Amino acid sequence: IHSRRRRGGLSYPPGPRPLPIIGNIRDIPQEFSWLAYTKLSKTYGPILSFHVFGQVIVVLNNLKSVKDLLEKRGDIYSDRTVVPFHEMAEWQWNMAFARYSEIWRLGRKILDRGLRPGPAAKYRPMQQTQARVLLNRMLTRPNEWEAHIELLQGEMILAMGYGYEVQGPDDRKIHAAQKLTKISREVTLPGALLVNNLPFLRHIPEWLPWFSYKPLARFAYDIGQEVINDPIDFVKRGILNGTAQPSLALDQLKELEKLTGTEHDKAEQAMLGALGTLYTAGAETTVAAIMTFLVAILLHPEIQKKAQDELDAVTGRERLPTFEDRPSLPFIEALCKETLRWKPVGPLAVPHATTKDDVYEGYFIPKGALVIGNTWAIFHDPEAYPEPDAFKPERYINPDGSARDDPTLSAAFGYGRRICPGRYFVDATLFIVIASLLSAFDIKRGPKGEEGVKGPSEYNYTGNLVSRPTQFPCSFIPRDKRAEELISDSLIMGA
Ligand code: HEM
Repeated sequence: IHSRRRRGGLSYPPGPRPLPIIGNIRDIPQEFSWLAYTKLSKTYGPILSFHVFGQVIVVLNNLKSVKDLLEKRGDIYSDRTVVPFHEMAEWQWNMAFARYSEIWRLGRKILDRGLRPGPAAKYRPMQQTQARVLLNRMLTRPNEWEAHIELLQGEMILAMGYGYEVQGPDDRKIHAAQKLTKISREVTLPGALLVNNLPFLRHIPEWLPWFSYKPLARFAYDIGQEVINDPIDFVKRGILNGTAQPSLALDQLKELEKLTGTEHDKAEQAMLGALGTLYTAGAETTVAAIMTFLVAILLHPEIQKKAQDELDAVTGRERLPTFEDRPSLPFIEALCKETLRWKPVGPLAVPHATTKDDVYEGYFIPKGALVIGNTWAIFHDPEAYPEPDAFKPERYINPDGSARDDPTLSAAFGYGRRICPGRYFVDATLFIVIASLLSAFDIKRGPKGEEGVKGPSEYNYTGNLVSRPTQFPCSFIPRDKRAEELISDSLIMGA
């Protein structure tokens, strides 16, 4: 149904031939589609286009095109497409999926200002303390290591966002946020729900319970409201009784006091959405990165040893590492970078959308096209990263032993005006968690390391919006008596 020739004889970017009605749906696998796109780019070139039920999808498989379009032409490449189910659940408040609108811009300003490197530094003492809480939990309940890592991210985000101290794994705010993340994952991807491809299905009435999306949408709405309103009410109560802790929400509520009328109402709406997005956007993604670090370390005991030697030389094993040690730990730095590159958490970032027709390299890209940056292809380009499938922190070490910068790595956090606002916060989290774990534990597959090193094929990944390793065995064995003492003392002494 789609002619490849459009606008003054210009064609859409190349790609496999679409079938009538369904278009290219069979060319886009529901899982690991980044691998299929990368493969197709070898045949058709780096800029591909697909057509699915009338929607044009453009996939950019090299750095040049994402820079030229998603960054330099950010004024027209920063929208998101409407996901019909999100509309049903009234999730327009969620910044990650919000249209390129005034409310999005206001919300984005809040997060950019609050989380840029300077202000984000004020959360470091909290991040360091939380990393040590993690070590203590790993020491006392090592079998629950995965749950500890998950909880840690929720704790850090709710502390940063709202100054809220999580009351254990059964905390209501954590539960609500986890539920929202889960539903969001299940209803967002193209093809995940039929209603997203065939929006008229949203009108199926509730008396057809097997076919109606309405009950699920109502549930999703309720959870969304709980996630955005509950923690803010907590901060407001804290302000009244003088117990509110420093947080993004506290800063914003103070700013709101200066505004009146519609300006106030818009700013409040933007604040609720921006803060409400932090957990869904930030928790699972950071967990995924930490899990990938663990997989890499299990596959490469020699890298673990090298990292521990570097840490020991700096701390003398008299204390646990701190943020101040970071400049002296180039190998740990390189390990964090390679973790983000090797198995990117968001291999396709989040699809952008165009607000105007455009022409690029002679191809026509229509208004409303979905434009996807294939981060996986960029990070696995053998010209830029020789042996791209190998985990090699050394790529990020200069000949003089210092850490090497790689501007391309920002692609791990997406592109242009929609780039992840949490990236500096994540950078600090990854550093302190990785450095702390390695200085205290030997990380092995089995309790005594007896299961040996397995090959990469032993580790499976989820293949959707967020790609993370699925369950795998992992043991955290205190390196020795000294390590145990350092862990147990770290919270008492606050050092
Ligand atoms: C390893 C961890 C993380 C990774 C890999 C990651 C990656 C990404 C990516 C790829 C995007 C989409 C960018 C685009 O559309 O081009 C994104 C968006 C976003 N991220 Fe992150 N993220 C991480 C952690 C966080 C954290 C900790 C927070 C908050 C504290 C956060 C907040 C957000 C928000 C609010 C957006 C939506 C931005 C917008 O649409 O304007 N992320 N992130």
